Amino acid sequence: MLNVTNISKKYGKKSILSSISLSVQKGEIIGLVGENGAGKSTLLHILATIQKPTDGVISLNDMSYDKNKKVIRKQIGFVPQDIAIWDEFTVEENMIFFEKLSWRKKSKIELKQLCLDMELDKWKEPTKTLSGGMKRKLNLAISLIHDPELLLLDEPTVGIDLKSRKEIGTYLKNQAINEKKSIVYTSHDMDEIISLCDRVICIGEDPFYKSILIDSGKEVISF
Ligand SMILES: Nc1ncnc2c1ncn2[C@@H]1O[C@H](COP(=O)(O)OP(=O)(O)OP(=O)(O)O)[C@@H](O)[C@H]1O
Repeated sequence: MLNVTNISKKYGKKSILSSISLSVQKGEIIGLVGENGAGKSTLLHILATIQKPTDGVISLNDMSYDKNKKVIRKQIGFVPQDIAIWDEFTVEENMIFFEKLSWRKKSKIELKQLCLDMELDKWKEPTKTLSGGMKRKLNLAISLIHDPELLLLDEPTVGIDLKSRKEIGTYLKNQAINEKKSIVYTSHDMDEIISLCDRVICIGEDPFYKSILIDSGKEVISF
């Protein structure tokens, strides 16, 4: 279980996040919403151990981030907002490249299956010829190579068509329900957030997101 207690983040004198507390259980999908610049990516980067909070405490399965960063990183899969794959490589070469960097080993058959599970079947295609949606699916597949228990996804479906969005949504639901993964997920697509997430964290000043969520009957925590 992920526990976040009173996290704050400042860049110089500018306060971005203030006293954020949340917990994410195994098998839960948490949506993270808010206006541009509210601090969603900053929070995800902190949860991914890429940035440090100015204040506050985070733990995963009772291990504190401060003292167990190396172990905790092995349990995290992170998909950044900008697609992070090798454009010149095929899907297969990308998967094999990132498997080599992974602490958990996977066979080529397992890597291919990971792609097929999310309807990505262009195994031998150069990545640069894939659509934006296919590239996002590949990025997601890469983040799952080491079987992380916590998945942090920064707008994984931005700019992709409805069919691919639905496929990714179904895949994530399956990961949460059957594989008991905890998922924290940002999106500006409120229909997607409402249909996919168990609970929603709303950050920032703008009441717009909160009002939509409250109308939907979703459990919302705002900061
Ligand atoms: N390294 C940095 N130094 C200074 N300010 C930063 C830095 N990184 C982010 N910020 C500022 O922090 C604020 C929050 O940025 P962040 O990217 O977390 O927002 P966001 O909610 O993810 O936005 P979006 O929806 O546009 O992706 C913004 O005002 C941004 O300019």
